Amino acid sequence: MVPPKSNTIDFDAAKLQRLGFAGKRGPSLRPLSLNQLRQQLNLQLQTSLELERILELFFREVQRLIPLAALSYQQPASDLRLELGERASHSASYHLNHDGEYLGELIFRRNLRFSDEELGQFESLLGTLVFPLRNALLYRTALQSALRDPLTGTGNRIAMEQALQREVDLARRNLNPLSLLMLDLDHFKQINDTHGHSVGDEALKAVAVALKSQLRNIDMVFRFGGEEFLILLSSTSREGAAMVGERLRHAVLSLQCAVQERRLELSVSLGCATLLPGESADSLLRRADGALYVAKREGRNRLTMAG
Ligand SMILES: Nc1nc2c(ncn2[C@@H]2O[C@H](COP(=O)(O)OP(=O)(O)OP(=O)(O)O)[C@@H](O)[C@H]2O)c(=O)[nH]1
Repeated sequence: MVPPKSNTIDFDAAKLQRLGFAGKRGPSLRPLSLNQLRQQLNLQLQTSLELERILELFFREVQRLIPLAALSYQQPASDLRLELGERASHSASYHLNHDGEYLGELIFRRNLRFSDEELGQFESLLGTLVFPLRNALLYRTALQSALRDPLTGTGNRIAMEQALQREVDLARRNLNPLSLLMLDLDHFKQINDTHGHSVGDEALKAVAVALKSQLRNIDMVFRFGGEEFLILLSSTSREGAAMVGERLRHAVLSLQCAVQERRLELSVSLGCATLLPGESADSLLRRADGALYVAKREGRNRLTMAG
């Protein structure tokens, strides 16, 4: 499988990434003294804003001074976890902070105990990582907010366009099915008109949570328009997508959204399309939209499959 481009973000997908095995110190990487290595790291770590790239570089370069089997990094608040190399029995872990800001935890591992001298060297080398790491985390947050719908926390339209094209390419290359559900709240204008926009906003948030709770973590949910969501189901056939669509419809119907102790009646209409051989992303989208239009016309609160 082709890895996703490093500057795109998979919404609601598993964040664990194993970034390959570092192997032994390469022939081109001659050993360096602590000072030389610090200088080298200061130069190299500034060359990227990608967290994965920075940690790969750091892991590779540190091995010019200290033999390592693995390096792991985690930042639970950002749902981030990266693993480089292979697990080993001894570890040295560090909480990384900068100006009171928690930047995550870094763990060095190998099968031989670390000496006091090496532990001192780690501390010195970690000093070169703090600013590049902080900048990479800021960059990641900026990227995410550019791709996320602030109200519902789902992917926004830009993220959807990137993901749809990528999933269509992958499905074609791997001859995997790909299905798309377009989902629209029914009579949403009436909810806004009756209860006000803030209640409408709460209803949209509740629907997004209900949708996510019914999906696998590789499925992707995007807010496509005002009260319209798009769900990308990779490796999912027409039959599978129909089952998911019905499950989503029921989940929204049974949502317990209450306003001033009166239950809000929420329902959704859905259009479903499955990628045809040679079909473009635009055409897939159009067919799902056409099916949604039919579901609305035929009475709402239903799923329609595109032909
Ligand atoms: N509260 C809130 N309302 C929104 C938002 N975005 C769009 N809307 C409202 O969603 C409503 C959509 O109305 P219509 O397109 O007529 O659709 P509908 O009332 O759901 O009717 P059908 O789709 O035909 O069932 C409009 O009143 C928009 O103002 C939002 O972010 N928050």
